[in-house]
Amino acid sequence: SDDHESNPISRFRNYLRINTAHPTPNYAAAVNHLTAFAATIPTVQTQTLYFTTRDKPLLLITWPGSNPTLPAILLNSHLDSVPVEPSKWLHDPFAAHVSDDGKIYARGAQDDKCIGMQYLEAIKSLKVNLDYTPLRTVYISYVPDEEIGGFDGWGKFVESREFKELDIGFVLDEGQASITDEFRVFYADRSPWNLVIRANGIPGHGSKMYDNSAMENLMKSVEVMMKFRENQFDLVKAGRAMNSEVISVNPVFFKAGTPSPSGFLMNMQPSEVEAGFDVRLPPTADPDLMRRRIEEEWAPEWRNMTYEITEKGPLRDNMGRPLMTATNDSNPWWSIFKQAIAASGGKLAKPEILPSTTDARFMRQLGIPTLGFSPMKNTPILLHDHNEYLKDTVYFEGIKVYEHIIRSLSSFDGASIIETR
Ligand code: MET
Ligand SMILES: [Zn+2]
Ligand SMILES: [Zn+2]
Repeated sequence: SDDHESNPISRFRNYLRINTAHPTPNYAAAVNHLTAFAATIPTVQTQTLYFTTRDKPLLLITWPGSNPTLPAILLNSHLDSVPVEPSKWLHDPFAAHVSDDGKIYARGAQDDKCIGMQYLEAIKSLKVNLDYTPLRTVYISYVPDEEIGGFDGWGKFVESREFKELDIGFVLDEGQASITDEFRVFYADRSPWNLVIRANGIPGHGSKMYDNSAMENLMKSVEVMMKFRENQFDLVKAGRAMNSEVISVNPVFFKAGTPSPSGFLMNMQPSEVEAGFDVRLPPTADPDLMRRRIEEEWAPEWRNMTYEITEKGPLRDNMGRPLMTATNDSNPWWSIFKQAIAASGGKLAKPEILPSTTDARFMRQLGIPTLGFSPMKNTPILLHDHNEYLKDTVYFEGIKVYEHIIRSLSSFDGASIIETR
């Protein structure tokens, strides 16, 4: 029964039942669950670190390697989830209901509680069933706050003394489901810019037609921006670029109007309005060109507009290179990863840029090779959606895939390469 931690599915379901959705994620319960399971695996150690407040723990799991002088492997998973609208789900999003055909419904089933448990299941299997000891030390980090930017989670971790002492050589972080028979792998993220544009203008009676109202100025910008969006999207629709290779611009809020007790005054044209946009740039984008475009076309001062860009992630690493991990023979980790997937019987799609953004950017910024990977194939992409689910068979297969990956990465002796980091 699921009351017991008796098998991988019940352990996964019990993890999913812990509500770690924002804005009130129960991180402590999640850390307890993972710590208790890790304690059942011989030689595995756990520690909980705090970089900000007590309610934002980071769980670090260590599986010691026999040669601690070699750079280590880090597997990452975030503890938090995005919120839910429970009434729009078929099942309670925190009940981890299993359908007759094995679909496990829960917030976090794909993003990304699956990988968090699969890492541990794979290590347990390698240790208990095969008595395998890694050459390189394997770490797993369970981090808070990824969904709200990661700044108090992995962001703080990578700057810490504790992190530097780990001497990490290669990182695996979350990816996305694949609807085909091939696993997807990601070598870069897009960088998010939160853009707010504001328009000022002449206020006036709702009945009056005149030039230069704040609303008119804002609407002109929105038209220009939507045209840009259409051009980018047309490239995707024409098959010239993947979704994640273009710059996306999506409106996420409009704030305007003169409030009245029953809503808004309809006969007032406001003097100030604003709108917010989620903008995502691939690592190949030119940020200066983008800033100029915003300055000159999207929020020109001559149209009485101002703007604010909050960059939620860098486009370049500390050496000034685009934030990308090499997926060719220059990166030995890539070859090992690729071979491990093949050895597991899996097929790999062409490496992609992730359309969204993960904590991986903090590692790539330090120049540490990092791949995004979640072993889910023949699975609809349901992250942040209603009725997020993962099939039990897909979950089990993922554990097997990680067994191959973790074994290959952690036994890589590096003899054939010079580690340049
Ligand atoms: N994973 C989230 C996203 O892609 C948060 C990333 S940091 C803005 O939106
Ligand atoms: Zn997410
Ligand atoms: Zn995620």
